[in-house]
Amino acid sequence: MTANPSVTDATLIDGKAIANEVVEEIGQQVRELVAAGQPIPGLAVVLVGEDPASQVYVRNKLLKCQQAGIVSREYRLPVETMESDLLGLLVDLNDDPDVHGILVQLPLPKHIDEQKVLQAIAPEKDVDGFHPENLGRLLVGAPDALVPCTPLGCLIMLRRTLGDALAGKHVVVVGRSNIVGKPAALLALQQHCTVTMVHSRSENIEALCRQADVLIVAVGRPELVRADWVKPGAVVLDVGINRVERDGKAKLVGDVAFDEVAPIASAITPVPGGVGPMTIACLLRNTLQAYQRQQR
Ligand SMILES: Nc1nc2c(c(=O)[nH]1)N[C@@H](CN(C=O)c1ccc(C(=O)N[C@@H](CCC(=O)O)C(=O)O)cc1)CN2
Repeated sequence: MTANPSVTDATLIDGKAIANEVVEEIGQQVRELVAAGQPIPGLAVVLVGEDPASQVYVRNKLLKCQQAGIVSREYRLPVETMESDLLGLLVDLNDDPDVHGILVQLPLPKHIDEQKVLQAIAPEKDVDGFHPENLGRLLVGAPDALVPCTPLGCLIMLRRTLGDALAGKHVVVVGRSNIVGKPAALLALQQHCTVTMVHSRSENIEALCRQADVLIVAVGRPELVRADWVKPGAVVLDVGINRVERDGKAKLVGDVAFDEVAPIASAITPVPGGVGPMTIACLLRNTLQAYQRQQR
């Protein structure tokens, strides 16, 4: 027995291992398509500019596609690309029958209107799930919604951790972005959770977080969530990926102070190796989903 009954040893939610399983499952389905003489799913990845983190993410997306047998095409455009040229490329990709999924890596350079670009992707090829039509489908619970990859990854991890016990849990989502916070809240609601959204203007943030059975943090603030923000036994998903300097060395940390929170939580995702790899695995899953719909 521990001296302090509120202190537990959290289970590490191994996003990397779960992501590998998902990629393997997708690969198996692609192999079956190939064996049946069907066309191979194709993904177009568009990167504008040379943001170092985006380059890493795009490289990993292409590698995972290769691993799963999905054909990927990379479009690298210079940082000074005009919005109209990017929109023109999307018109071509929308019309290309070999391309079943399209994604434009974010963030885009400041001179390009992100919403305009996301809305130019055909909703049926929008494997990021950022098009308002897909976000609307998610809102109404339509089965054909393409769901944003990071929140979908969070949901898969939660289902694996809690199973049917997820229903009825109080999920607190910290952060209200269109690509993580809002869709994560909608997915939790679909799972019959009670959902609270917390953001920079919320009052008593710590107290709200302390109510959470499941805490999902996506704000991009290094180690914002401390031990006293977390209810003992809570499940904690850390979406943050922050590059910081510690003792003169570059280090990747999440939005949650892992060392403090892990002894209190019942389960927690690490950074790196938690939510991040699931984002890429879910991209492959969405690409296969988009492909299947286009084959009908
Ligand atoms: N078009 C999109 N743009 C962006 C998305 C997205 O889903 N679609 N999400 C993020 C970036 N992202 C995917 O694109 C992403 C971020 C992090 C990881 C990841 O695996 N992280 C590793 C650490 C890698 C590192 O060293 O930096 C981890 O957490 O273990 C994957 C994908 C914003 N843009």
